[in-house]
Amino acid sequence: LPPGRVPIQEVDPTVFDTRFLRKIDDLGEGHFGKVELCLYDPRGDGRGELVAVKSLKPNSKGQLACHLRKEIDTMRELYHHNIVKYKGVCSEEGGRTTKLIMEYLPAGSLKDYLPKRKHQTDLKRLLHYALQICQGMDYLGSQRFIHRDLAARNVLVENESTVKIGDFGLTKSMKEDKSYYTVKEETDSPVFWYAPECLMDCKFYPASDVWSFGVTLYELMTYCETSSSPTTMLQPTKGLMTLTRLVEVLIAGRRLPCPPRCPDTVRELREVVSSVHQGCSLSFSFI
Ligand SMILES: C[C@@H]1CCN(C(=O)N2CC[C@@H](S(=O)(=O)c3ccccc3)C2)C[C@@H]1N(C)c1ncnc2[nH]ccc12
Repeated sequence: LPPGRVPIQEVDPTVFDTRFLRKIDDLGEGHFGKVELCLYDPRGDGRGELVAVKSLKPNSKGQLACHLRKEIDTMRELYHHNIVKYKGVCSEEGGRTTKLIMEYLPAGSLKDYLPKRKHQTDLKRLLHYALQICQGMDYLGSQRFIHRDLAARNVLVENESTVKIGDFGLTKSMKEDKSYYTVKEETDSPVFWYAPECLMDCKFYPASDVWSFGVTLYELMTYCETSSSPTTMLQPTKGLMTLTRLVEVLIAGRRLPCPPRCPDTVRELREVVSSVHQGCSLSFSFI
């Protein structure tokens, strides 16, 4: 450098300093981790930017920490209109724990948004959301990823005409020579969104995401109302549904009921989608 020139501190915009990350609210949580709304305010003037921060719960260290690392590496490579934007990472405790920083969408997930907007959301808009989820998933598949957790609770609403896939916690990349992903341990699985091949052989194909899309489409057509959620509809009132029982029920051909006022056009969609899913197992996830 010529004398007197001070090197400009190259600031990596994807590195967030934990000192300037202020928690505002909880956005959601699961068994292993949570997503919080934070204000990133490096100037300390209260006018920083709102971000969504995903972290693991303290007691869920070990293999989950590497899961979050893998999720960060996955999100870094994804750029699509219908996929939530990766913003960066924040390391804490001397780099022992890492947090994933994403864009914050105030409208939250479809599961939160749709029941409140039932009367302002017509069939055209529901199918527009379904199309956008397909576009995000088609892009994910083109990058050789399998999502494994597609559900309305993981779809974010950008505005009343745009939705984005908002979580990649269970997303796996297929090895070059493989056309599916074999799951090793599976503790907290969204089994009511899982296709039969996943329940029986722990194998996830791209078409397994198609099955989950079918369940997500069912959620859309029922406005994500908890009273008609897949868990409620597939779980018998008495007793707990075991994995074996769920497989038996699905093999026997039991499917989610056709949502009320679900037009034939959407039912015909099931033929199209079930032919895609047919490739590796039974037909569609709802009649
Ligand atoms: C719908 C979103 C994804 C789902 N979610 C959530 O809380 N979770 C996703 C995974 C689980 S976890 O963290 O427990 C988990 C951790 C590791 C392994 C498996 C699960 C919780 C809520 C989010 N949410 C309301 C948001 N709202 C507004 N802007 C946003 N930007 C980004 C997310 C987001």
